[in-house]
Order: sequence, then C-alpha cells, then structure tokens
Amino acid sequence: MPNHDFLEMTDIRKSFGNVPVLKRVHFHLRRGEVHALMGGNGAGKSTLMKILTGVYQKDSGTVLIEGEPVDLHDTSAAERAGIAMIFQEFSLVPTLTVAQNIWLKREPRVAGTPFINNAEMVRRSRLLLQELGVDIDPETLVGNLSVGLMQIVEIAKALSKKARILVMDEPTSSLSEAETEALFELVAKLKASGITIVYISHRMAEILTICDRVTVMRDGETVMTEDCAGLTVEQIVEAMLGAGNAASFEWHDRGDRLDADPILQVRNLRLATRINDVSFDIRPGEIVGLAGLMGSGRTEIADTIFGRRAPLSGEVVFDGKPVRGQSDAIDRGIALVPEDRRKMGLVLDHSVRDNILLPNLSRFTRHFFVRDAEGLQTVNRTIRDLSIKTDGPEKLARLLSGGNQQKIVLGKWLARGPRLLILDEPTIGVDIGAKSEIVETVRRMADAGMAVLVISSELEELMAISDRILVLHGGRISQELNRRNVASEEELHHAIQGHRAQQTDAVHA
Ligand SMILES: Nc1ncnc2c1ncn2[C@@H]1O[C@H](COP(=O)(O)OP(=O)(O)OP(=O)(O)O)[C@@H](O)[C@H]1O
Repeated sequence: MPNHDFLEMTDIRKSFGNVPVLKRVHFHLRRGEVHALMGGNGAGKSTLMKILTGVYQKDSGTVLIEGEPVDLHDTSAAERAGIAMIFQEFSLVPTLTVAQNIWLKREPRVAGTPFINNAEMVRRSRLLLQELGVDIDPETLVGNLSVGLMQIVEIAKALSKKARILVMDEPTSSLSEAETEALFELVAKLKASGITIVYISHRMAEILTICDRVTVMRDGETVMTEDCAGLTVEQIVEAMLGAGNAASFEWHDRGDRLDADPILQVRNLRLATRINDVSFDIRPGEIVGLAGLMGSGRTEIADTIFGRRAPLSGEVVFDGKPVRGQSDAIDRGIALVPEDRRKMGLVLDHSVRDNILLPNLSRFTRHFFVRDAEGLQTVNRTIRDLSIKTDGPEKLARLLSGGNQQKIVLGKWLARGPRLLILDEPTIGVDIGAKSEIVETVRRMADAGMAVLVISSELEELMAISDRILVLHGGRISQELNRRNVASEEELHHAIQGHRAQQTDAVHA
C-alpha cells in the first residue's frame, strides 16, 4: 500500500463565476502535527478550508483521509469525517450554559424519554474540559466567559464531535497575552493526543513558535510546504509575496512637532471602567501609539475621544472645543476605525464602492447630484493605495477575503481625509505586505497634517509607526516615550508590564 499522509488534498481547483480562486492547490497533513497555513490576503486560505469543512464544493481534485476518499458535500459530512473549524466566540449562544453550548442539538436524553438529561450533559462536559486541563464550570453562562475561554469551549465542542482535524483561523487575534499562552499550551496538549491542527495566522512569530510545518499559498496556488525548524521569517515572507517583493516594516524618524498647538487634548479622563486619570495631547501631523495590555482600557479611551462614551469626569478637547457626542466628533473631522471591523464598520451586502463612499457621501454630492466620476476616482485610489484585492469596485464586500474587508473599512475613513484618525488594532487579520502599505499610507497622511492615535497589541507595529508611545498602566499613562529613545520591542514590552523604561522622555510638561 502506498504511504499516505493523514489528509491529502490534491490538485484542488475552485472558481467563483469565471474567477479562479484556487488553481492547483496541494495541502497534505500528517497526523498529530500543527500545520500553519499562510498566504497574503485573498490568497485562498479560507476558501480551501471552506472546502475542507464542507461549506464550499471543490470544482475538481481529490481529498483523502488515511488514503481513502472522503465525502465533504456539506458541513455535516465534513463533521462526520472528523473535521472541525474553531470559530471565534461569535458562534456560541451567550445565553446558554457551557454544557448546553457544547451539546447543542445533540443533547443526551433520559433513557426512553424525549427529555434532556441535564446531569449527564454536565458530567460529560466536565470530563471534556478536564481533559483539556481547563477550569471552566460547565454550568456557567457562556456570556460570562472571556474570549479566550469561549474559544476553549469551541474546542471542547469540536472534540465532543470526535474531531480529528481542527482548523483554527487567527485564533489569537482577540486574545490577551496570558490567554495566548494558555492556547499554545492547549495546542501542544491536543497535538500530543494525536489531533491534527491547521493553524491560520498572519503573526509570523507565533507560527514559528508552535507549528511543525508551514504551507504558503500565493494567488490560489501552494508555493511552499516546509518544516518550520530552520525556516526564517524572511523565507516565509518571500514565499508569500514572491521574490523581490519584501515588505519593509521600518520606523522613520519624522522629527518632532512640539511647537505646534495640540489638536487633541485629553484632560484627566476618568471612566467607569479602569481608567482613573488619563491626560495627553496630540499635535497635527503626529502619530502617537497607545500601548497597554489587553483590558487596560485602550479601546474605552478611543471610544471616549470619538464621543461614543461619556466620561465620569475629565474632558476631550478637539481643536479648542470639547467634543459633544459622536456626530459632533465626526462633523469636526475625527474618525475611528474600530477593532471589531466586521461587526461595526462594513455593510456586507453592499459593494466595495458603496462601502468606501458611504461615510463620504456629502463630499461627492452637490445639489442632490452625486458626482460619480470623482467618487469613483476616490474608490479606485483607495483600492490601489491599500492593495485591496477585488475583481472591481462593484464586488459585494461579503465576497472579499477577511483581510481585504479590513482594508475597506480603513480605506473609507482615510478617504474622508480626517483631521484626527484613531486606529484600533489597524492590522488585525492583514497580511505582512498590506501591513507595511497601511503604515506607509498613514505616514503619508500624517505628513500632510493628519493627527493619528494608534492602539495596537503588536509591539512591532507600534514601534514601526509611532513618533511617541503612551504606555497605559494601572488606569493612567504611566510613561510617555519618544520612539527615538525606545531601543527595542523588549523595552516597550517591559514598560507595558509596568516597569519603567530606561530612558523616559516626557514630551509635554
Ligand atoms: N463566494 C465568493 N464569491 C466570489 N469570490 C469569492 C468568494 N469567496 C471568496 N472569494 C474570493 O476568493 C479570493 C480568496 O479569498 P479567501 O477568503 O480564500 O482568501 P484568504 O487567503 O483567506 O484571505 P485573508 O487572509 O484575507 O483572510 C478572494 O479574492 C475573494 O474575493
């Protein structure tokens, strides 16, 4: 008998209409490995995984598990074949308990009756969670759990269905540092028990930490499958982007703007959650990073500046006058690109063009006439500047890959030409090539006078983009660092943990 890998997807092809999305994809998994699936935004990773999980049907190609063809004609067929996708928290029902979520629609019954055997359901859930080594009470409501624990409940649910292959799509994107560590330990445990994991992520460092092998896709083809041991980030990036297209993610010293008057003044902000006393200024043309642990209150500060949240005390002054609510903030040129962009920033059933123009309509209308040509120019420029991968401006936002949807939301606010742009985790889900394009675009707009506040958990990103970095710790700005004086990511990491950095540099008195 020929020697087969555990899963073999060979020569998979898939087109939508006449657009080929998967051209000739080979994806092989060994039993019990953690296999990274990487590629630029729109390369075809999700499409391939949707074929594996029975959401889409392939046009041609073969899928074998242990050498035998498997039927993946719908999601329940894939489930029967032992394949499960770990969704983020959104697929659980918050008003049900952990046990009810794990066994939803498959609840154990009291023998000979149609009644749900609650005690048995709780017992089985407890066993599963114990096997995973986590301390979650099966009778807790899912709505009370942190995002990290919700993800673990998802994994328990998959294992309760006897999954042998788990697909994890950007599992750490909304996890805190501690939750990420816990997830990595869990991944190691699952692997040791023979479960095979497909791990999709744009975070290079974590791929090299926890994965055994990596497959890279580019433009609908697999271009590399290699052992991670000995592989460098540069080699992966080159495979993703093609030779000679290396992305630069370097910091530029943009000089100080200390003599300009601040456009934003945040004064003694106290919020209902965590924030005790936060004050800082931003001047036109400055890019200021806001660093802090997940849960330190960064997003709440952004919401308050944008007028979405009222402070208990303190105030936000923009261009000399207090901000009075969100519409006042928008009218006066403040833009916020939220962290959870899919939920908050996109109209999925509208085109790319509409999504970019929607918040900008007033700029492209005069006396009730929409100035189409000008609007379209802006749309095309946005698509080009941010390398949004779409067949054209009329494509529905829903049909774009996740990373490209993120770029539309960013693009629509940039197109508005705001005076203050607040970016909350600007590059979540965005590939490394696009990350550097986003950094470049933001820098160019700041050079033209836009003030920018960037919140990010990725220190590499904060280090690349910021002129100054504010460190949020214990409900206040514990340090204010001039980027020029921050020697390494390590040093910034220390500051975020609550240690004082070597060279602090108070920029305003
Ligand atoms: N239902 C669909 N109809 C038309 N085109 C689609 C559909 N689903 C995906 N596509 C297109 O297929 C291409 C590949 O998308 P896919 O979501 O697989 O990329 P990805 O590698 O997962 O990207 P990302 O890193 O951004 O999540 C994209 O150009 C996308 O627009």
